[in-house]
Amino acid sequence: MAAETSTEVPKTARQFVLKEEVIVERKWLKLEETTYTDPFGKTRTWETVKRTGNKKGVSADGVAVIAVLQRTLHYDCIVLVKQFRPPINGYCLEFPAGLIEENETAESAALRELEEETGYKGEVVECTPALCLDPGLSNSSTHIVSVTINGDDAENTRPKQKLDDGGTLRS
Ligand SMILES: Nc1ncnc2c1ncn2[C@H]1C[C@H](O)[C@@H](COP(=O)(O)OP(=O)(O)O)O1
Repeated sequence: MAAETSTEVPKTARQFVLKEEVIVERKWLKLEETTYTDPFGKTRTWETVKRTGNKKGVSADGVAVIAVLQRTLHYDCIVLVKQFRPPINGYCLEFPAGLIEENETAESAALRELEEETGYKGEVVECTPALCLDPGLSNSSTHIVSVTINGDDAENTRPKQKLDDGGTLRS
């Protein structure tokens, strides 16, 4: 006769963070050791990446913009930017994106970043809540903002990027 296996699910405790210790902190990022409880109440540690600085009045670290360029007699296009990303030593095709500034809303950050990176002036359609896209690595959070661009409008017929010093983007 086959041995009976237990189908009983072990009772697990609610998990929480006990302590956060900074291992190294630089201008943009810090590495922390996060001490937390596992489902059985045992204490464990995690290596956590966080952005430095405590910006006031922001609902997330950044925004990513899904921008649809709409023009008469053209298919709608999604606007992407190509940029060199040092962490991967390579170029990425990405949604226009950037960090939210102090006391700035996600919607205005999205329109500002879209205009800086592509030259297009858009209108916000929808904005997600703050999403954590890589929570096993970092607490970094992002709003994904849907935007439409009226490509027939004179201000959007010859878009020009407005990049700062380090910016080398193509859209
Ligand atoms: N880990 C890092 N190392 C160096 N510079 C960083 C950095 N994270 C952000 N920055 C800088 C580069 C940019 O000048 C600035 C903000 O960039 P952004 O345009 O708002 O975001 P993104 O680089 O996602 O487009 O911050």
